[in-house]
Amino acid sequence: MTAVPVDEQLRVLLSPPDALDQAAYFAQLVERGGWAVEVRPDAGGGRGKGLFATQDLEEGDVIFTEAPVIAARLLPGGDAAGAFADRPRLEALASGAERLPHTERFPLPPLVACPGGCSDEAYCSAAHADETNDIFHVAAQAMAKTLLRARRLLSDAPQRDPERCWEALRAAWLPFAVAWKAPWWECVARPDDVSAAEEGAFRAELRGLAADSLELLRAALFDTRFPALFELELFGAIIGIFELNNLDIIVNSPVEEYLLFVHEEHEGVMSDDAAATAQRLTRPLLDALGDAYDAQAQGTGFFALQSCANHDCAPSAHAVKPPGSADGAAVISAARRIRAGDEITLCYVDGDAPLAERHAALRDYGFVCACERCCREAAAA
Ligand SMILES: C[S@@+](CC[C@H](N)C(=O)[O-])C[C@H]1O[C@@H](n2cnc3c(N)ncnc32)[C@H](O)[C@@H]1O
Repeated sequence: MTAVPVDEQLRVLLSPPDALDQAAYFAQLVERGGWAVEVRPDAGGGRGKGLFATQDLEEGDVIFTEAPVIAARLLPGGDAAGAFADRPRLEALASGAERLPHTERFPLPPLVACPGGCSDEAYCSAAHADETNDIFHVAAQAMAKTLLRARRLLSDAPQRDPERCWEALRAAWLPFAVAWKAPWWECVARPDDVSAAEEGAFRAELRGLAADSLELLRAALFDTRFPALFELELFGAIIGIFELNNLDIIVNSPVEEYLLFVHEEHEGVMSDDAAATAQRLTRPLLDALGDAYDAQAQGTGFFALQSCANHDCAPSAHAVKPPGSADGAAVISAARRIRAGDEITLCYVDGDAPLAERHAALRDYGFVCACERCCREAAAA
């Protein structure tokens, strides 16, 4: 039922939008935030587009703040729940049958019902993503968000007009269309334990994992009006976007805030009796969590402006987490004095690491850094 064949749709979606559309998209983002930056289509040196200051900035100035286009919490490494021996109580807490006192002050994000109809209110391919790669969580969100936006754009149009469906999909895809991208199975650097001879099989395996994840997503979300969205090449590009552009996010733990409140900061809010009861009820959980009680949640996000910043091992800016900043927001601040017209760069890797380690870590981004610092250090070596 598509007027534009799926192959052609795919070609268009995977190509960068034309320069005017890109410029309009970024100009509108910058204007909305009132930031003194601009995205230039060619940063020079074959690096693609880049982010530049339009005003002088002092060290420590916030250059811009932005909410993620997409973000997801990554799985914690440990198993704090496993240390809590009282399984029936854990289940009662998880199901909501038991509620801890005063938890209403520390709300968690709502659960999202699975559009495929799973009864446990979780994204049904989450188990697959957990077992394979956290990045599939974020990619699934990107796909769902594009789909919802395309549906919304169609809400006042003839729902089945193929031209309108295609237009809606293109418009909904714009935040990802402008992103630097490559198929995930091609852009991941070959790990050290995979020989050159095994590289083909390694990449085929990654492609297979993406295909498995996509199959689950198709089962839950497939919409005949937007077939190109469910093509493997597009899904590979979505995962590639996160591999090449993501920014780590730290979200303070609501568990820490709750436990501190109950055990130390309740004065004036709860009576002593109420506090004693709350402390008795939460003590076993606190003991089971041990040092992990204040573990921050790690996340990853894709940000429209931040992802335009190129890498430099001596960057002009860095991501910070000032007190009171919104959870999950990117706050980019000047690492030194910046003049109008200077490029705003970030260090994608650990800037304290030696040259060889920085270069090894940058392999996943597909380039060899030739910044001034690298050239200086290489010459000195
Ligand atoms: C997060 S994007 C940065 C924006 C990108 N230039 C664009 O056009 O959207 C990361 C990609 O930009 C390119 N890049 C960033 N910094 C670079 C550098 N110092 N040298 C060469 N390429 C760089 C690499 O291709 C990298 O994978």
